[in-house]
Amino acid sequence: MSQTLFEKLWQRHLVSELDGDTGLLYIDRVFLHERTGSIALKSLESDGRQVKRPDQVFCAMDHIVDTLPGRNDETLVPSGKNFIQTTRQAAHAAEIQLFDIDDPRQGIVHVVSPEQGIVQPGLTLVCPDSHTCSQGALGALAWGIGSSEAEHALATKTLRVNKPKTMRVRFDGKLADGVTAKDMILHLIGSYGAAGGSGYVIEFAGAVITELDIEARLTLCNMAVEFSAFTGLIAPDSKTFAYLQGRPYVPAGEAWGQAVADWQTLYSDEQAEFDREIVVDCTEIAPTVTWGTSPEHALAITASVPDPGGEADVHRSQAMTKALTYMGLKPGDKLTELAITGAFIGSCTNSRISDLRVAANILKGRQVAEGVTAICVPGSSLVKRQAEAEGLDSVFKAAGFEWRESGCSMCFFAGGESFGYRERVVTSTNRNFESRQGPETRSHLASPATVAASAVLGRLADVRELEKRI
Ligand SMILES: CC(C)[C@H](C(=O)O)[C@@H](O)C(=O)O
Ligand code: SF4
Repeated sequence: MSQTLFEKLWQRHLVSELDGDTGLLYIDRVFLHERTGSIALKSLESDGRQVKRPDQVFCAMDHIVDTLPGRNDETLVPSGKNFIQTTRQAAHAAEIQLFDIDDPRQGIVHVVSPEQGIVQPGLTLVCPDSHTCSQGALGALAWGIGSSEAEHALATKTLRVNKPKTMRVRFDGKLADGVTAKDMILHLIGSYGAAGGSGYVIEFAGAVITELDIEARLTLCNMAVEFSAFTGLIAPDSKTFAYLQGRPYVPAGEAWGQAVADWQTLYSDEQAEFDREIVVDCTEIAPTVTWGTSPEHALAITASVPDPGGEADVHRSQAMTKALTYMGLKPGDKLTELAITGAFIGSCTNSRISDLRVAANILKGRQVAEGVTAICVPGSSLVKRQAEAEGLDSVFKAAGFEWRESGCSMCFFAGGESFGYRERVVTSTNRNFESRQGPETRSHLASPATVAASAVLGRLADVRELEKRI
């Protein structure tokens, strides 16, 4: 019988069918971080339970650590030092692999996992963090869970899961210049709404997905959760195998060949049926930014702020009005005329080496506009080192960007690092919720290319207008 990729992954991991559409799934890998993972580890410890397979559990230090140069356990996050030290102690006691602050492999969990080859095609991977969906880009079933579920997975290697419906989003056509995976996902969410993927596991497919490199696929899957999907995934292909080969946790020698032979069976059969299909014509996508406080408030950079009066859905219209007030905007304001005071390149969405290369290419020989605080936070310490080896740090610094240590940093405000009150920030992150980057900060989501171009022009910018001026 024809099966979707998701069904293949589900069947491989099904330990037993429970009531209704619920299954007990085998969990191959658990990733933790110091904010929610530490809670799961401590709670397990106080219940007197053990981590069943410590060799398959990993922990990152990313959410609470500062990203200022010369950092240590001290952090601006209130009671953050306690989280950091508790995590370290609990990870050591449980004998799991911790990527600690001073570990050269330290970084944001969803950057570190693919980088180390911990996530692999065909595996189930869970993490008490909503953006675990990023890792589906490698053909794994990877999804975000809560701390108590993490505790259960750590102790039993299993989890109860309500089987999601299946959706395929096919990206056809070709991407125009200046348009990236970030623009694709913002465009999708802008077109179908932030709840558009609710109840579904989404397979991203189509000619444009085949063209995307692995880092771009990670960016795309990263925001599946902003579309309210259970998770996102992409069938592994020769690019996936080439990306993984030689990474520390990936099978080597004879086992590599066997692994690839198995991974090659992981795709949706031609006749497989999905509960829903969406087709997106990529030729229509322009560089896309958000104007409001939901990822669905996304528009082409050439557009103007919309009028809530033109929205038929009452709830949407009310949310738009509220967003306009919060963002300090009026209907009709041209997006490219919005002056910014902050620019941020970082987060598990867009802080990998390819993102930094794109941004640096735009910043080369240019200066960040006056009055703009611009910050770059590489997604992992390895990305940072690679960027430095390529001289990208010098480009960022010469342009006027701060060059930081790796971590979640200003992607989300945890009481520590932030942009100031009502600052207008263009950001390569994934959430533009109220106060996400600091009290009343106004966040505009965009690709790293758009962030770099906007930093230079001091306003939201169409990267294509800058390219023309070279
Ligand atoms: C703190 C953590 C649980 C949270 C998440 O689940 O996503 C964070 O990473 C975020 O992006 O808001
Ligand atoms: S970088 Fe941001 S979105 Fe990603 S895990 Fe950290 S806080 Fe969450």
